[in-house]
Amino acid sequence: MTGDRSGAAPGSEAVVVAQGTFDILHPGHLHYLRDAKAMGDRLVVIVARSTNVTHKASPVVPGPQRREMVAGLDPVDEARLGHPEDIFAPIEELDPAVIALGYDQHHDAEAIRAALADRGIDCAVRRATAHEPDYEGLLSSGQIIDRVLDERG
Ligand SMILES: Cc1cc2nc3c(=O)[nH]c(=O)nc-3n(C[C@H](O)[C@H](O)[C@H](O)COP(=O)(O)O)c2cc1C
Ligand SMILES: Nc1ncnc2c1ncn2[C@@H]1O[C@H](COP(=O)(O)OP(=O)(O)OP(=O)(O)O)[C@@H](O)[C@H]1O
Repeated sequence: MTGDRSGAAPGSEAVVVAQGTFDILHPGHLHYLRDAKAMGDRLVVIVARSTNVTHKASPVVPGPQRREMVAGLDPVDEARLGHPEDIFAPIEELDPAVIALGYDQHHDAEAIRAALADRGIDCAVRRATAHEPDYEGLLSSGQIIDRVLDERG
């Protein structure tokens, strides 16, 4: 992944924003965040509030704990719990050069680009790549939880 500093003022750090639920952490998250970090200079991760995760089962791990775990990952410069209502509030505050979407994230990149334009925010929207390890892994929080239920439930 090459960096995209087009949106950053000369001499300033290019901030990249990544985001997600990060319920049960796994190597796919690490890969996503490494990809995102490589797109700029400083990686800020917005951790979804549990109440905002409506497109799948609500996370089992509380938001503050999910945030703390993401903040401890090597590629991450800062992790914060997202805004309770307006997902673009942190974007307006951070003014990133890039928003990095996950390879399979349900967001529509064009819709995000349009929303950013409506708010006068100059920021690239890019997608990270999928993690393809050379081992049979459990690269999904949901699959990890399902495995636990099958084997320990
Ligand atoms: C540009 C952008 C900004 C976001 N900002 C917030 C936010 O402020 N608050 C929040 O709870 N979630 C925020 N989210 C996360 C979404 O709420 C959504 O739940 C999250 O993308 C879940 O993705 P996942 O299914 O890949 O974990 C944001 C997502 C995007 C793409
Ligand atoms: N295997 C993977 N390879 C690359 N990126 C991944 C992988 N798994 C998750 N991600 C990325 O991590 C971010 C956060 O994903 P999320 O928190 O929804 O985890 P998840 O494992 O995808 O959850 P679930 O599988 O339960 O929906 C998303 O942008 C997603 O695209």
